[in-house]
This record gives sequence, structure tokens and C-alpha cells, in this order.
Amino acid sequence: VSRFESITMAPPDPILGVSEAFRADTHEMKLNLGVGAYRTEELRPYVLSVVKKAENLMLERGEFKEYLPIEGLAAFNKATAELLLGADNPIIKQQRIATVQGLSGTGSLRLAAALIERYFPGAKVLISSPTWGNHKNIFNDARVPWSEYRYYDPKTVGLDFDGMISDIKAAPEGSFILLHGCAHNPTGIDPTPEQWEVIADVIQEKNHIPFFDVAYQGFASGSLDADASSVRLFAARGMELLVAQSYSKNLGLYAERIGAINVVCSSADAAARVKSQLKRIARPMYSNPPIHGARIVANVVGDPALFNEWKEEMELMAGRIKSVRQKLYDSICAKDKSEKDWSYILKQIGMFSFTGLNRAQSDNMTDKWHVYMTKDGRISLAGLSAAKCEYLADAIIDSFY
Ligand SMILES: Cc1ncc(COP(=O)(O)O)c(CNOCC(=O)O)c1O
Repeated sequence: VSRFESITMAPPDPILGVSEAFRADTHEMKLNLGVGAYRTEELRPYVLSVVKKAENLMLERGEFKEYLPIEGLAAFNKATAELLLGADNPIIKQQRIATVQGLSGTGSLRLAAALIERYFPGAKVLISSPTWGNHKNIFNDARVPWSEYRYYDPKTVGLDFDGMISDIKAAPEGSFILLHGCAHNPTGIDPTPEQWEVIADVIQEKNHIPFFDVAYQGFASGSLDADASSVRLFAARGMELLVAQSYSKNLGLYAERIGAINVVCSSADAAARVKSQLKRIARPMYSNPPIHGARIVANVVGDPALFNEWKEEMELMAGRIKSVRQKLYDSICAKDKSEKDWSYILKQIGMFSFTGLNRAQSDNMTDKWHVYMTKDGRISLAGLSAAKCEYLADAIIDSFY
């Protein structure tokens, strides 16, 4: 008998498991709207041309593969903080931001969770209901207690703003409030600028600590600055805050695992101490981060021509998703004879659309129509081509009624 007899089979991941089921399906019309990864109109993965150019540059230079410092590549850390806050943000000159390169967004969130567990015993993290499937796992494994704030209103397929505010108000003083900087996953529903102001007010009032998860900067609207406006609003108020970043989507560096954790502090001295403890957490966890993705980001941002080309490519990606969102909406409206108002599909932003389909209806999408999506009704528009919108509209209408 094996010594590992007590280890049971783990269930498939709610998001990544969808792709496994998709691959096993042999139906010719199958459609993978599960994982949040960008696809071209031909439904193929996309390596940005600026990434290829940067990699060619790096190959020509023949760079070393020595260990990075625990905190990562300095040029990357500088670039990522400037992208987030704006290069001319006084916080950067005042050295009030602690930036540590992390293993993409997930690893950066995990470093922050470990810091909270170690230095804020008993503090809770409030996460949106619903939220990205891995948030709960990250805080559970880091032994950080969490609870949910209301976010999605199924009646309006919109934001339950009053519920969100009252839950944040009701949380114990000094809680961490996890906020999606832009392109909320899975709902695609973002607060308006006015609502962000109120969210900042209540967080300041209750002495909470804002904790942003920024996984789609530039990818949601096509503009790096617009997509960082929520974070910059809080920073401009002089609030201390945490921000996890990821370059998986906006630079297409998914498997390179490149991101960062940023902690904006009220003084340079506090930032230095926070950075030193983030390093102390990272060292026994993975010692130091991978260099390739960090160099790509540093090279793209560091070269004005490449930086501009990257911005154009982000607008292209965001643009394709916006147009396929519009085409899906038009296809549904053309087919659906009921009075149902589907405009929520247009109001949502970013890679995902929350269709409002419940679990049974989502199952029908897969079982009958071979459309693969997460069971919460989320579809990744990045995996949809204009050519497939009619078919998807038929599937959605069939599943809804
Ligand atoms: C809100 C959020 N935070 C963090 C991340 C972290 O991504 P990564 O660790 O790749 O940077 C992601 C990426 N999710 O993409 C997979 C999916 O939802 O289908 C994310 O959506």
C-alpha cells in the first residue's frame, strides 16, 4: 500500500478545468469561452509584436542568466511603478512606494497575503462577491481570514453599489478591502468614477486599507492611464495602499509569470521597511523571480518606439473585444423576440461578460451547444470571434428560455 494513500484526488480548477474539458470535446462547433486569455479573430493565441522585437533585442545582446536580487529586476520594478502611478507621480520621487517583482499577479497577491498574515494578525480581507476564483484560495492558503462584500446584483446584472458600501462600512476598522482596479473578473462591471470617490471616502472613514488587484491595466479600455485611474485616485488622496500587478493579459506574458506587488506608504522609511520584509517572505518561498518576462517589460517600456507600439497593440486587443461584444449584443437582439433588456452585455468592460446565465443554463451551453464557460455564467469574449457570434447568440437564447 502506498504511503500517499491518504492523499485524495483534487477537483479540477473551476477556470483552468474548463479548458481541459474543451480539449476533450471533439465537436466541430466547440467554443472555449472559459480561460481569460486573449485570442485573435482566428481564435489563436497572440504574441504581441513588441514582445518579439524585445526578445530579438535581448538575444542580440546575449544577456546573462545570473540570479536576480530577491526583489527582482530593478529596471522592471522602476517601470512597473511608473506605469501604475504615472512616471511623474510625486510618490515615486519621494520613494514612498515599495515594489517587489512577483510571480505574476497570483504570486504578487500571495506575497501581500503573507505580509498581511505576518504583520496584521486578525485583520480580514474583504473580497467582492463574486470575485476571481483564485482569490479565496490565495488567502486561505496564506491563512488570512476573508469575508465578502456585495458586488453583483443579479436583478440588474449590474453593481450592487449600496450593498458594497454598507458591507465595507460594516467591516471591522482597519480591514483590507480587495478591489479590482479595472475590468472586474468575472462580472466585467466596474464602479463609475463618482462611485470610486465614494468607495475611497468610506475606506478612509473606516481607516481600512485599500488593496488593488490590477490584472488588466491598458487591456480593459486600451489606455494604461484610464485603467489605472482608480488606483491613482486613492493614491492622490494620500492613502497608503497595496497594488498587485500582472502582465499576463496586457503584454500577453501569461506563462512568463511576470507581475509585481506595490505598497504605497506614507514615508520612504516605511516603504524601505516594507520592501525588506517582502524580500524576507519571498526568499524562502521561491528565492528570486524569473528574469525573462521582467526584461521584456523593461525593454518595451524603456524604448519610446516599443512603448508606443505596445500602446497601439493594447488598443487593438481592447478594440477587438469591444467590437465582438457589440456584435454579440446585436446578434442576440436580432434573434430574441422577447422584451428582455440585454444592454448589460454592452455596459460591461474588459475580457469578460457576465451573461446572467445560472449554473443549469451554463451547463446547457456546454452540454447542448459545446460552449465552454465557467459555471458562474461568465464568458471570456477574448475567446470569441465575430464569425461565431451568431452561433453563441443562438446558444444563449436557447439556454435562457
Ligand atoms: C482579477 C485577477 N487577478 C489576478 C489574476 C492573476 O493572473 P496571473 O497570475 O496570470 O497574473 C487574474 C488572471 N485571471 O485570468 C484567468 C481567468 O480568470 O480566466 C485575474 O483575473
